[in-house]
This record gives sequence, structure tokens and C-alpha cells, in this order.
Amino acid sequence: MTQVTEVAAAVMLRGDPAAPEFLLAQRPPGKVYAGYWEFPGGKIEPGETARAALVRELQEELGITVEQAWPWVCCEFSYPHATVRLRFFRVNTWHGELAAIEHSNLVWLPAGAAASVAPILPANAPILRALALPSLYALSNAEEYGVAAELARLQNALSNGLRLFQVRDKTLPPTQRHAFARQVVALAARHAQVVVLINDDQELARTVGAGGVHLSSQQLWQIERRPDFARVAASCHGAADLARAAGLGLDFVVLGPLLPTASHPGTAGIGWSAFAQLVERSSLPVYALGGLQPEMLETARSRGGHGIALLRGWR
Ligand SMILES: Nc1nc2c([nH]c(=O)n2[C@@H]2O[C@H](COP(=O)(O)OP(=O)(O)OP(=O)(O)O)[C@@H](O)[C@H]2O)c(=O)[nH]1
Repeated sequence: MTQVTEVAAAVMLRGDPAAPEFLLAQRPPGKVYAGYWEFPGGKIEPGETARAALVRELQEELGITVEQAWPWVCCEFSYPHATVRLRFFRVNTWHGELAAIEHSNLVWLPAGAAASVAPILPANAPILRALALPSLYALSNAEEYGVAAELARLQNALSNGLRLFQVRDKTLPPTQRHAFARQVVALAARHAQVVVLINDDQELARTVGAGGVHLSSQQLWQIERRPDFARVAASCHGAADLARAAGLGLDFVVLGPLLPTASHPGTAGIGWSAFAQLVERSSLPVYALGGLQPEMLETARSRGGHGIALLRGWR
């Protein structure tokens, strides 16, 4: 069996939470991949937790004391010299002055834009893509609110900065769903960097020019390869679904139902503790879904979620 080197790495974030900057550090001469840019961090020592390793490494490498670190994604990558498992944390607060103690340089870059430094360690490409994803994934609910009201809600949310939207409404009659999807794509096109995904219908997504598709957990097991769209997401209900989505190279997933929902009040969700355990080894960013309110974003993130997906609570 290949030996895997466990690594803790930090995505340090600063500035506006809706459009943050993250830190990259340049590996110094004399190391493998010298001159490459990486996230600060390093190997987890025997008997050490990933979080403790992160705190230690950031003290040693940057001279700072981490105050808050939330687990995020975990990815594996095989280099000629080693196979690494990178456990990423999002670090929002710390104290102390940042200094390049062990690196040759540090740079803050805007999340979501193409990185202006190169080369970056090859394992980190999916991480940069994941960083571009916003914290809120809004799902349409025209079935309940009506098409006109839903388009008005979307218009308002786009003006408030919404950037990721799914046309769900699986039971709308096909012609109505088609027209709705077309109007959603037209509305979204008036704003920069908004991605619209169509639930369960690749043909509709292509016809209306949507940026991506959102696969149901059933579809996840029916397709053989990633559909050819800029963004592909999926609904997951457990560990097998998460592994399948990662194997297909999707961009992100929603995991739930988390809490009892308005549509299924009697059904217990998986709860935050199971959510945190499932997310711990996910290589894809995970949005918590089901019975959530916008103010639960921080709870979701502290449990390893990338963000939250809402059907009702967005505006
Ligand atoms: N810190 C960090 N390491 C990364 C990232 N991406 C990535 O593939 N790695 C790999 O994870 C390992 C990190 O271990 P490290 O920083 O303690 O080790 P190193 O190669 O610098 O050598 P060292 O043994 O002299 O400390 C390296 O193999 C490195 O190539 C990243 O973004 N940050």
C-alpha cells in the first residue's frame, strides 16, 4: 500500500467575507518544488491532530497564533516523491504579524480570480476552484411561490450579491420549467460571475445556456462520466454518494437533509455531528442542505461545510 503523508494546510482569509483574499506562500530554494506557491502548512507529526499541526506550522512558518480554524476539504495527490493527503482548514482569525519565516515570499490573492502568481503546487488546482464558490447556494421554489414571485425574489437576491443558483422545481410542467429556466439564465446574465445550474436535465441546461447541471443522487449513479459543463454539482445523502461525486470529478455537492424540513417536518435529518464526520474526508466542497436558515452559515462552516444551500430562506 502506498504510504500517505498527512499534511495540514491553511487557507488564510481576510477582508470582505463575500469577496475575500487568501494567502499563498512561496517555497524557498533547496526544497522539493522550490519556487512553487503553496498554502502555508506542513506534515502532521505522529500522535498530532490535524488542527494541532496546523497551529504549530503557522506559528513556525508565519509567526502567528491561530484563533479560529474550520476544517474544509481534504484532497489526496501523488507526486513522484510522495503521496500526500492535504487536510485544508479555513483560518479566519489569528493574532501576530505575518512574516515569511520559512518561505521566500507571501502574497494575498482575491478568491475567485485567476491566480496572478505561478507556478502553484499541482495538488492545489482544485482548491483554487473551490475557493471561487460562494457560501450561499440558492435553490428555486417556484412550485410553492409561483414563477413570477420566484423571478422577483431572484432579481432581488442577485442585486444582493447571490452568485450560485439552481433551477430545481422538478414538478413544474416541462414547458413552464423551460420558460422559467430561460428567464433565470437571462436574469443571471445581467450580473457578473453568476452560475446557474439546472437540476437533473442536461438537455434543458444546454438549450437555455446554463452554466451547469445539478445531478440528483440517483443520476449520480447512472452517469459514467462528468457531464460536459463548466460546473457540475450533485445531491448526496451519505458517504457512498460523496465518494461517487468525488470520483466523477464534480465541483461541489450538497449533503442532507440536515434538519427536519418544512416539506418533511416529521423526518429527522442527519444532524450536525454526522454531517461533520461525513465532510471530514470529502475532497469536494460541501453545502449543508435541509431545514436551514441563513444564520446557520457559521455553524455549517464550523462543521466543515463550505456553505449552505437554501430553498426557502434566501432573498
Ligand atoms: N504546506 C503545503 N504543502 C503542500 C501543499 N500542496 C501540496 O501538494 N503540498 C505537499 O505537502 C507536503 C507538505 O509537507 P511539508 O511542507 O512539511 O514538507 P516539505 O516538502 O516542505 O519538506 P520538509 O520535509 O523539508 O518540511 C509536501 O510534499 C508538499 O509538496 C500546500 O498547499 N501547502
